Formats: sequence, C-alpha cells, structure tokens
Amino acid sequence: MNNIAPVITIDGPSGSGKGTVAGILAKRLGWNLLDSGALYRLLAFAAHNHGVDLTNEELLKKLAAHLDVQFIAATDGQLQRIILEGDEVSDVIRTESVGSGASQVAALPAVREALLQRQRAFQEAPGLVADGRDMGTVVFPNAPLKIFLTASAEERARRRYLQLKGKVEGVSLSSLLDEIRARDERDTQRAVAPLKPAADAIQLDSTELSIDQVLERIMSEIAIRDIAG
Ligand SMILES: Nc1ncnc2c1ncn2[C@@H]1O[C@H](COP(=O)(O)OP(=O)(O)OP(=O)(O)O)[C@@H](O)[C@H]1O
Ligand SMILES: Nc1ccn([C@H]2C[C@H](O)[C@@H](COP(=O)(O)O)O2)c(=O)n1
Repeated sequence: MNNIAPVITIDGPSGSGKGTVAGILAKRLGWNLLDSGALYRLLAFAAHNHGVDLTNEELLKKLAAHLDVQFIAATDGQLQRIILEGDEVSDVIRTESVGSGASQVAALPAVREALLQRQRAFQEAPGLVADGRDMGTVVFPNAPLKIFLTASAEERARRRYLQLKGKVEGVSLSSLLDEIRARDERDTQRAVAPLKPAADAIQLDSTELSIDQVLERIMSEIAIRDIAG
C-alpha cells in the first residue's frame, strides 16, 4: 500500500449518495476514485455469465482473483467507464438484481479476501476517494478522513425511484423500498466486514441535505484536516 497518498473513505448504505459524492469529490480534488461496490457487482455479474452459483465460495474466490476488469477514469462530460472481459458493463451492473447478487457474494469471507489487495492498489498519488461499506473499517483503516453517509430508507428508495423511472420498466417505489431494506439487512448483519461506521468516522445524514450541501460539509472537513494540499 502506498501510505503517502491520502485516502478519504465514504461508507454507507445503498442510495445514501456515496457514489455521487465520491465521484464529484475525486474530480474536484484531481484524485483517484475507487467504487468498491462495482467490484462486488462485477463479480456477481461475471458469476452469472460463467454459470457460477452465488453460494460457491471456492469458485467465486478464483473468479474474484482473476477478474479481468478495467476502470477508465472519468473525463470531462463522461462518467467513469467499466470494462469486464473486453465488454463495457458500466450500466448493466447497476440494476438492483446485480446489486442484490453483489450483496450475496460480498458476505463470503474468501471473496472479500480475494478483493482486498485489488482495492488497496487504488491508493496512488495524489490521493484516493474510496466509497463502499468497509472502506474506513477494513480496507483503509488509517485514512485521515472517514465519512459515514446515511439517509432514511424511504428517502433512499425515493432517490432510486427517481433515478430509474423512465429507464427501467415496471419500477415501483414499494418494491425498491423492500429491496433496499433487504440489502441493508444483509450488509449490516453479515459476519465479515459488516456495514458500520468506523469509530473515527464523521456521520452525515443526507435525508434533508442536497448533494451540494453534503459536498460542502465534506469539503469543510478536508480543509480542517489540511489533507488536500
Ligand atoms: N443528497 C441527495 N439528495 C438528493 N438526491 C441524491 C442525494 N445524494 C444522491 N442522490 C441521488 O440518489 C441516487 C443514488 O445515489 P448514489 O448512486 O450516489 O448512491 P450510493 O450510495 O452510491 O448507492 P449504491 O451503494 O447502491 O451504489 C442518485 O440518483 C443520486 O443522484
Ligand atoms: N466495500 C463494499 C462495497 C460493496 N459491498 C457489497 C454490498 C452492496 O450491497 C453491494 C453493491 O454495492 P453498491 O454498488 O450498491 O455500493 O456490494 C460490500 O460488501 N463492500
């Protein structure tokens, strides 16, 4: 691990806004970005394509260790792109069913172990913004700034509904709320690296905050710590 490059971790439940905030922050600071959830999503998606059962820990561990994936950094006007085994999968891995599969494979200790070094390799100069569930507790425990971003389940389902409405057929607010609650339950109750705030994390409830207000709060914590030059 390159301990010189500072890391800002943003953990929290699905739909709290981690990915949005992490992406804007990384761009604003000119830092690298780790969307760790994408790795678990890619594994679930690859497992489906290769006919690997989501409970087969031994095969999933091998698949995780050899996952052929490229993250292409965001450029002006374009989001980060994700390529799996030569195919662009940036959008197809974002469905709630892939998210649910990701949450299942993420509960397996051998899978988490296989993905650990891959995540730590993102810690490169000038710095890293990393979002996920265990960035501050397990992957980057020495990060100088840790944010735990939450929002009520109802607000997170509403946000997801607005995001998917018109893009995904048959999307319903009540089923999204059920799915979010089920994923919260699995992610917080698993035995290994459960979703929880690090002891030294700053907890931010975004239920009543806009994206800009969340960013403003994080920028002020960065300024207090003087970690971004
Ligand atoms: N503070 C906010 N107010 C209103 N909408 C928000 C806010 N933060 C994020 N959103 C919107 O909510 C949706 C979900 O946000 P995002 O994908 O960043 O969440 P996430 O925590 O990364 O979820 P996941 O863990 O499932 O990837 C997006 O459409 C985003 O624009
Ligand atoms: N650090 C992480 C990141 C993600 N996961 C698991 C749990 C999530 O439900 C799933 C998908 O993540 P998302 O893309 O929605 O952020 O992946 C995890 O266990 N640890």
